[in-house]
Amino acid sequence: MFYPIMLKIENKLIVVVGGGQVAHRKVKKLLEFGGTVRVVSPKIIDEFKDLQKEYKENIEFIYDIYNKKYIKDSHLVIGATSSRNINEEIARDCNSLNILVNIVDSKDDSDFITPSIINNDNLTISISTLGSFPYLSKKIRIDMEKKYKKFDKEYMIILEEIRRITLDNYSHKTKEIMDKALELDIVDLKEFLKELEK
Ligand SMILES: C[C@@]1(CC(=O)O)C2=NC(=C\c3[nH]c(c(CCC(=O)O)c3CC(=O)O)Cc3[nH]c(c(CC(=O)O)c3CCC(=O)O)/C=C3\N/C(=C\2)[C@@H](CCC(=O)O)[C@]3(C)CC(=O)O)/[C@H]1CCC(=O)O
Ligand SMILES: NC(=O)c1ccc[n+]([C@@H]2O[C@H](COP(=O)([O-])OP(=O)(O)OC[C@H]3O[C@@H](n4cnc5c(N)ncnc54)[C@H](O)[C@@H]3O)[C@@H](O)[C@H]2O)c1
Repeated sequence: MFYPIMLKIENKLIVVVGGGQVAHRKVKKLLEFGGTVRVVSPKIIDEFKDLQKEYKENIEFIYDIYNKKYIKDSHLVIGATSSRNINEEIARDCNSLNILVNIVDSKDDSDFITPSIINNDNLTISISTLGSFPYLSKKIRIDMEKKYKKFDKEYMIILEEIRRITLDNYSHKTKEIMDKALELDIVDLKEFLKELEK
């Protein structure tokens, strides 16, 4: 079983072992969410160079095969090599060091797994099939991206304001106001906020 949580990873060191497509996908997301990432792999695919340009001091490369010494100071580890044996060794080392680990070719060896993510600043949606069919998570993400497109940063900031005013001044009709707010487009939502502020 996996318990879903939202992790604050800013200024936390996360080690990703492996430098292929899968490692790249995981590293990109970790950087987008503010993590500091150490990539350990004798070889990396070219796409990592773009991440280095964009995230500079937040990404470090160690061009070596996996060694336990590279994970000792980390908060999380992702084992994303193409070798079953190495991935298993990473899982064992993490268990002995009490570091939470994700192993990309084995949910059984993983303490955590990565969901598919929609990240619209103030709205994060994560989807998981708990490993049973990751491609379905991806399909649902693409569907939901379309469905909830209007909840962008600007919309969410106004919603937060509406919520605050509602809880402070209209606590007797919270649900009615919140239901209405969610139906509006951004122009009408701004008008609605002005009315509530009167
Ligand atoms: C959601 C997403 C997030 C991400 O990676 O960031 C993610 N996998 C994605 C895509 C994807 N993965 C695979 C395919 C090819 C089709 C297929 O094989 O099904 C595709 C589709 C594609 O790439 O198009 C292959 C695959 N995946 C795993 C195994 C090993 C195994 O089954 O044991 C194998 C076989 C490897 C092999 O061939 O040997 C395992 C895991 N993959 C997970 C996450 C975790 C479960 C989360 C969940 O169930 O939702 C878990 C358990 C561990 C983990 O990685 O944390 C991301 C979509 C991101 C997006 O675009 O939205
Ligand atoms: N979880 C997922 O979403 C998902 C999706 C597809 C595949 N997979 C699994 O992930 C694995 C990796 O996939 P990929 O496409 O990135 O493979 P890949 O072959 O492109 O990359 C593997 C990487 O591992 C590195 N590596 C190999 N031995 C190493 C060692 N001893 N120490 C450090 N690094 C080492 C290689 O240098 C390479 O960069 C596959 O074997 C597959 O089983 C997982």
